[in-house]
Amino acid sequence: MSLNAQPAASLFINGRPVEGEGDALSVRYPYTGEEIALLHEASLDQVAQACQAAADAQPAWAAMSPVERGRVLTRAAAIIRERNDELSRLETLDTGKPIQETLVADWESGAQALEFFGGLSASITGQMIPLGQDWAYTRREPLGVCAGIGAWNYPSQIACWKAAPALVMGNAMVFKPSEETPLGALKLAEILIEAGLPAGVFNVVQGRGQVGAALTTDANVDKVSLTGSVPTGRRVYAAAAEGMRHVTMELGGKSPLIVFDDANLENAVSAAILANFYSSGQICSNGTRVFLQEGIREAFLNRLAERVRNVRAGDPLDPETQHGPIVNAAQADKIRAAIEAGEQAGARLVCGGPGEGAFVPPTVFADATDDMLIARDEIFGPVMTTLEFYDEDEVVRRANGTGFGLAAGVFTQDLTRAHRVISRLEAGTCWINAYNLTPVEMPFGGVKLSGLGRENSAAAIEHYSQLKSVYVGMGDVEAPY
Ligand SMILES: NC(=O)c1ccc[n+]([C@@H]2O[C@H](COP(=O)([O-])OP(=O)(O)OC[C@H]3O[C@@H](n4cnc5c(N)ncnc54)[C@H](O)[C@@H]3O)[C@@H](O)[C@H]2O)c1
Ligand SMILES: CCCCC=O
Repeated sequence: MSLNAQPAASLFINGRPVEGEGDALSVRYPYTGEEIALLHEASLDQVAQACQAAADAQPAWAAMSPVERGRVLTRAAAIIRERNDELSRLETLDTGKPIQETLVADWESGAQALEFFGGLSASITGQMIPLGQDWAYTRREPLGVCAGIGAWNYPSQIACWKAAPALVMGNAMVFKPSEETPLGALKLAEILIEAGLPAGVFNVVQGRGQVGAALTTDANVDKVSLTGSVPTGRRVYAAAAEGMRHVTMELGGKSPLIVFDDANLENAVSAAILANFYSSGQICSNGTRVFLQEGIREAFLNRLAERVRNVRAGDPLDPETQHGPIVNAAQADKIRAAIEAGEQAGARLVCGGPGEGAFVPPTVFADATDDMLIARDEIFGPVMTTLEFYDEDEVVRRANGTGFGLAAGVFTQDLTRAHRVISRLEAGTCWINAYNLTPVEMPFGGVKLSGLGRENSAAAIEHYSQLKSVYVGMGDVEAPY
């Protein structure tokens, strides 16, 4: 079967495919290492052209009625659903994630974002503020041109999560996918045009960090929305500050998942699996520090090891495969170095290990301590670190003892305790007796070093618009002289 996934051209500017004039960008299928497409980065001139095209197209798009803009997004969602099989296959080739995941999670989540914001569009209103005989009102207005910069783990979902609220508010966007997974965003650009989006409103440029940096500081760009690591977030936030640009920062994490003695064991184990091994562990919100209360610890580890042993790793295009390869060799090496550091520091390997080639198996450590690298650093791979705890105050203090604050989870049958603990955790997105579910209706994002702003839900609208206040005088104007 041919794995050729060569797009019409590398970039998408002003409504049409355009070949990149920069360095070559080889796209490889993580499972075999085979080249599936050869793209070219955008030159710096092409980044500027894309931003200019967006700036030129934005006023007419913003002048369309909200219901018309919403209709375009809703149509795009329907097209995605019609082509889900083909798009999911491409996502699997681009990322290496098992087809059984991409068929239900990636483009489908993108379609839900387009559908949600498309439906919300016409009901976004301002406020009326009575002021005696006078009054004031507010208008939610677009920011202008938004730059979107994506990570490689959920390339098409990230593109949709950023494009949907931005476009519905009347902004234009220039999106740069990760250089590791550049294919899905080009499909989104084509689909949006087919759904009726005017040329220039959504553009795609390709490239490594320097292309993202050029996008961040382009004179036409009013907002930068990044999904990526904390170090990149620091650089992008600082560069955006120079031009007083708005930012959304969806960054990394080292999130706690706390399992109390009274938790339902089977559900807690299932959640820990979803919180660590889905997408081969390459998920920002993963609960990679699993705090186990002393009474449930042994039973939890035994059951977890038993279930993890049954995982089916293999060809991501095989519908039976549950665990795929890591996105590239450099990332797999980074994960292996972390596993080695865990063993050297004295943590006990319950299951898994370094694996070989593109594969790192689901790996679980026990007897870890908070100061170990495996309990501190984001590994971004299938590595779960379990830590023992005794009481509530202690676990809350230890769970918060990190600079990150993306997500957190609590498993207990005592719901009073669940809400009390969640209220004390420093995290932007939390789950009680569940993990890693991110419905479009719920705001998603982090606190502390994990980020700023929120994606999904009506809350995202605030991050892709600005408020204009209008005071309306209804009487005579009095002046002192
Ligand atoms: N919070 C979230 O929603 C979320 C979602 C997915 C991934 N992530 C995080 O992303 C990271 C993994 O993804 P990654 O390795 O692709 O991240 P990364 O930070 O290496 O790269 C992210 C993007 O930023 C670009 N970039 C790099 N340097 C830049 C610069 N100076 N200016 C502008 N753009 C630049 C990259 O080309 C890429 O497109 C993890 O830390 C993960 O937790 C966060
Ligand atoms: C669970 C999907 C969240 C996206 C971050 O990697």
